[in-house]
Amino acid sequence: MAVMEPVLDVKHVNHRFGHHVALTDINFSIQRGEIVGIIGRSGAGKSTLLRCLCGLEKPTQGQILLNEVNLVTQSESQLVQLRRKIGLIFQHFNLLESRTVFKNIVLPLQIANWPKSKQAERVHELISLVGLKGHENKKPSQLSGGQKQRVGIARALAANPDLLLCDEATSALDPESTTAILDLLSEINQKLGLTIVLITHEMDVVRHFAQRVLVLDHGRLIADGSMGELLTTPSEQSIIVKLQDETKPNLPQEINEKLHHDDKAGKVTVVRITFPENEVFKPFLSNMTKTFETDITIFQGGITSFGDTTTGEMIIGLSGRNIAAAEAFLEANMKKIERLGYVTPDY
Ligand SMILES: Nc1ncnc2c1ncn2[C@@H]1O[C@H](COP(=O)(O)OP(=O)(O)OP(=O)(O)O)[C@@H](O)[C@H]1O
Repeated sequence: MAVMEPVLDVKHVNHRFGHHVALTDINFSIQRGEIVGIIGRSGAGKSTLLRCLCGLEKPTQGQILLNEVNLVTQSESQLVQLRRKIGLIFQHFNLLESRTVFKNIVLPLQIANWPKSKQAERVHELISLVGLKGHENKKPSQLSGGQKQRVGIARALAANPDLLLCDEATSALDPESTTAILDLLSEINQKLGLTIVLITHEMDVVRHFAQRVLVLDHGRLIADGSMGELLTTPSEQSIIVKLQDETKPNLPQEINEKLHHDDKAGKVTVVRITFPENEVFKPFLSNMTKTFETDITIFQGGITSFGDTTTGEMIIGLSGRNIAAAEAFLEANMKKIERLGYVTPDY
């Protein structure tokens, strides 16, 4: 659980490029130890916000406090010092091709004038943290995308930052490496208590990774909450609707084609159910089948975890006896139940 101690405080940030408004009145605060995902479509203002957060861009208005120091009013030389407290990882890794893994990771330590005698020990510690033992002397071209990003992470962590900012850090990776990198970042968050902000346009990344999600749309912050809240709070904002749709289980095509909306005897009632948060492992469904002698067919769905919340959504078919009572039971025990229609049992 994050201790309430803000690492980053963003207050009334506005940014324009000439007449073009890129960010409008952005306000949020990030506590030490939090993992926060910032999601938005292309052009929503994510990169601009990220550049402001690390002092590479000065917002036209507002304050960005890193450990209570306002980045907006600092001189360039003060910013150089302050940026050492921010680790950055990038979509395309930004490694120096001519240097080995070891030499890429040691670079920030050399820049920060770490004592030479301590540099090698620190690099080996980082290499082992990110799972790259044995690769010290390889050049980036000899590594996979996932391994390159591990080097990027080790380099970003080298000088013990207070904040790790990840800019589309998994967008260039295949799904397997994406999961491995997100798992590594979660592990680092747990082990070191490091605050992580990840900017992405990928719904799946925030869903699997972030404890808290900020949604940017047309330069405005339109939502700030846990993934659970975001997915279950009705919204008319198209990006949130899309996020909710992408995470919803849908009926398999062949069943969907046979779905009727009229209630005729002998049909299977198809419902979408959302479990109450953190109650997915309770035997609701088996209790229901025993009590009401109702049969269940699972058409789609499963259990998802985000942060420390577990939730589940399923599309099930109800048949047999006492269907109305079973539906009433679900109504009372599920977070949400939605009747989608009916199918004949010959699906
Ligand atoms: N240097 C610049 N000069 C003028 N306009 C800019 C500049 N940088 C960004 N913009 C504009 O500001 C808006 C926000 O851009 P930004 O790159 O922050 O969005 P984004 O969410 O990161 O998009 P993407 O995912 O495509 O990178 C866009 O309309 C963009 O065209």
